[in-house]
Amino acid sequence: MTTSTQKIIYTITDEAPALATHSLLPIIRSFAAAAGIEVDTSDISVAARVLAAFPERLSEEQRVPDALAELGELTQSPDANIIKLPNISASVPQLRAAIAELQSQGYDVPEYVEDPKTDEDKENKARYSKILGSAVNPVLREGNSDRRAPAAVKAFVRKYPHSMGAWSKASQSHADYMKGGDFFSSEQSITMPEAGAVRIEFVGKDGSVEVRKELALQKGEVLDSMFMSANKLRDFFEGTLNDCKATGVMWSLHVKATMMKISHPIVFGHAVTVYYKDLFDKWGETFDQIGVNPNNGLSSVYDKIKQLPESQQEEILQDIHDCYAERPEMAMVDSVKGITNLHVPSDVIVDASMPAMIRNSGQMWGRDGKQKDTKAVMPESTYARIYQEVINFCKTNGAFDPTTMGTIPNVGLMAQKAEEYGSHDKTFEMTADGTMRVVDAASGDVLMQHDVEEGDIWRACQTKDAPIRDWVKLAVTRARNSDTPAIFWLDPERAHDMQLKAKVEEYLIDHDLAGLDIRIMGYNNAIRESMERAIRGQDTISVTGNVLRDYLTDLFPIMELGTSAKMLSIVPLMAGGGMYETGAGGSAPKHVQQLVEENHLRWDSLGEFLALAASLEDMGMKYDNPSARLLGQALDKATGHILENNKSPSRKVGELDNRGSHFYLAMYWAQELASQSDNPALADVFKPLAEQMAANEQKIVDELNAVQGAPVDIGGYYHADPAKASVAMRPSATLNGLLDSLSV
Ligand SMILES: NC(=O)C1=CN([C@@H]2O[C@H](COP(=O)(O)OP(=O)(O)OC[C@H]3O[C@@H](n4cnc5c(N)ncnc54)[C@H](OP(=O)(O)O)[C@@H]3O)[C@@H](O)[C@H]2O)C=CC1
Ligand SMILES: O=C(O)CCC(=O)C(=O)O
Ligand SMILES: [Mg+2]
Repeated sequence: MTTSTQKIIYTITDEAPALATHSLLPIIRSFAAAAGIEVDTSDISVAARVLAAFPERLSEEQRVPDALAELGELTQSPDANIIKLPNISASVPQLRAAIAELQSQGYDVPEYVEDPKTDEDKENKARYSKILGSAVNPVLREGNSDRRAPAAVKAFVRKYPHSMGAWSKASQSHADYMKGGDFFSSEQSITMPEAGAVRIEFVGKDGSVEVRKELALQKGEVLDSMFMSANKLRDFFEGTLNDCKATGVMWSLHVKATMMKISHPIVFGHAVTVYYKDLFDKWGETFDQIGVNPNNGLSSVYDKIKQLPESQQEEILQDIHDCYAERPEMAMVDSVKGITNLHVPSDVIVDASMPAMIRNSGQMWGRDGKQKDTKAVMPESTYARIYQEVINFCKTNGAFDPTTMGTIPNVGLMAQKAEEYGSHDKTFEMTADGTMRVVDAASGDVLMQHDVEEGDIWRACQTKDAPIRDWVKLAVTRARNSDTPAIFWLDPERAHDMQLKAKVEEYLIDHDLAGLDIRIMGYNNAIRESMERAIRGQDTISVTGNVLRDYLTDLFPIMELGTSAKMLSIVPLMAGGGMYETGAGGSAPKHVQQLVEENHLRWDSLGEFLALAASLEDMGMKYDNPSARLLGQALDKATGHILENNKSPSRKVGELDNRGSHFYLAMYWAQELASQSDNPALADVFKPLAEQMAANEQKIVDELNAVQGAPVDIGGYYHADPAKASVAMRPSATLNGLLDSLSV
């Protein structure tokens, strides 16, 4: 029996996954309908979020609901069943591009004014600030994270391994990080003995006190504070550049300006003004006048100087050029188009960029398009150290071998904006020298304090107790279910981790640990132990905080599977519902470029297939709906056939792409449903479809592949025309007709 509550919400997001959805969703809907399950959508794309923020400026037809707020509310319901695809976490240049596109389509959304003077501009900026950066995931992640490579995917990779760049013992590549003056060095942490409130205050040199934020804290909540010295950061950058210049190693910066949306753009901005120091020394005043913001990358210079006379523009371009002669070679994002590592803050995102470099023999691409040894600059030493461990390991042992290596799944503390990824509203760039302090509101006691200087970045992070308990439980459950050792990565050098360690030790006692191997280790030891075991074919669960969750669920999947898109990524919501994230990576902007240029979409929807199967099975169990369970089990088998028969998308135009892989999924899924005997009625529904698909296999594949090789118009990048995108993504009339026949 199905009821109206048995509904799956499938998110509409951005870029490649959004395009793939035009092809996959009609298939999912047709199949789910046969089992009485409704699949609704929720548009949380950056364009939809911009439109939802300005209803008063739009006509009735142009308005869209605040889907993200609605979905956020749904996470509090035990009935929630959400399939969450990756979405753009927009940097300022990306947000501006989305706004410009919407304006060109006739939507009267306002400009994003970075330095607003009028009340209206200020109000608009406040609305846009809720859209900038990683603004979706933190709202929806009301549970902790369980990411792993399913056994079928591991088995496939062992048979058909991806390429891995060889490592040389002579490689000069390394990670470089601050040895003092960073967040790691200054971290302080407390646990609230009772519920209470604190004030975050700045005390000026003259003794004046300015309250920056008031926070209500729960009993058992962990509160951290820390700062990064701007002067030491700049000295560090200068040192890394001089070192590269002296040794001939290429320089690159790896930060997470999207998720750390306040602190990392500032760090990125310092890198820009240090690398292009001569340029900013000479033109600083002019740049201030025309509104250049280095936190948005060198693209901001290119963009803003358009207002200047042409002769001045040329002089500036020449000065930029001169910086390249002065400074060491910098890693390129696109050497053909001349786009460097410092162009925009969202092109090189550490979770994906470091594993890509490590997989590629520790090298990145230079100005001449050639691969080179690279210094990966990651100022925050807290987490950068793990990459140096991986690099050391690869230099000693060679590249990881996907055909023999074990797996390193992750259980991550993530719920309720845990740790640094929830720190944005408590991050401040100092405007004067003084002291930042956290004061108990009731007693007036100073709980934590730091002496800071103008320009320093100070931040506080919260981690609530209930998510920590849930995380410990999830780790024990995963260790038990997969019979695998689990390591809690808690660093003895970190104040925050020591607060967590006390809790972990206490909460572990609540569980039956008989026969389980659960350890607590510092980061360096934890990663070394996990890698040592992995190259011996042994599996180890990493149980980590939020940032390591993010980093490790790209790092190890990229070594093990070639991409984190092949991960199963589940968020058991604390209120009882389920969110099924797809893969562990992002929205693959380069894939859109390829589709538009040659009508080939190389996006692999494997993550979506895995997520949907888990969602259907959960629905089946929760509502005692055998049809849903059957659909889920059949889908998992179909996904297995996709892998065994190598029907995943190819990277090359003219070959099977995303759309073709969806066809095969539908065919295998229908065949599995048709051949099962548990539910004869369902088998009868799918038999004709399975037969027709098999009979028309070649015709459908030909129709799908025939459109490739020429550019295609989808009517927009951030806000594509749904009709055009649907036509582009569903080019087989035969397949469309067969799916329609199922729904009638
Ligand atoms: N959960 C979320 O919502 C997340 C969102 N993001 C957002 O995604 C955007 C891009 O981030 P970026 O760091 O470049 O990382 P991506 O994961 O999008 O891209 C890195 C590369 O991984 C490969 N890849 C990723 N997913 C797939 C897939 N399903 N099929 C095939 N290949 C895949 C592609 O390699 P190739 O090009 O070689 O084919 C891609 O270029 C940003 O806007 C970021 O904010 C990032 C991470 C998570
Ligand atoms: O929300 C984002 O910006 C990125 C999320 C991410 O990278 C992850 O969860 O792995
Ligand atoms: Mg990530």
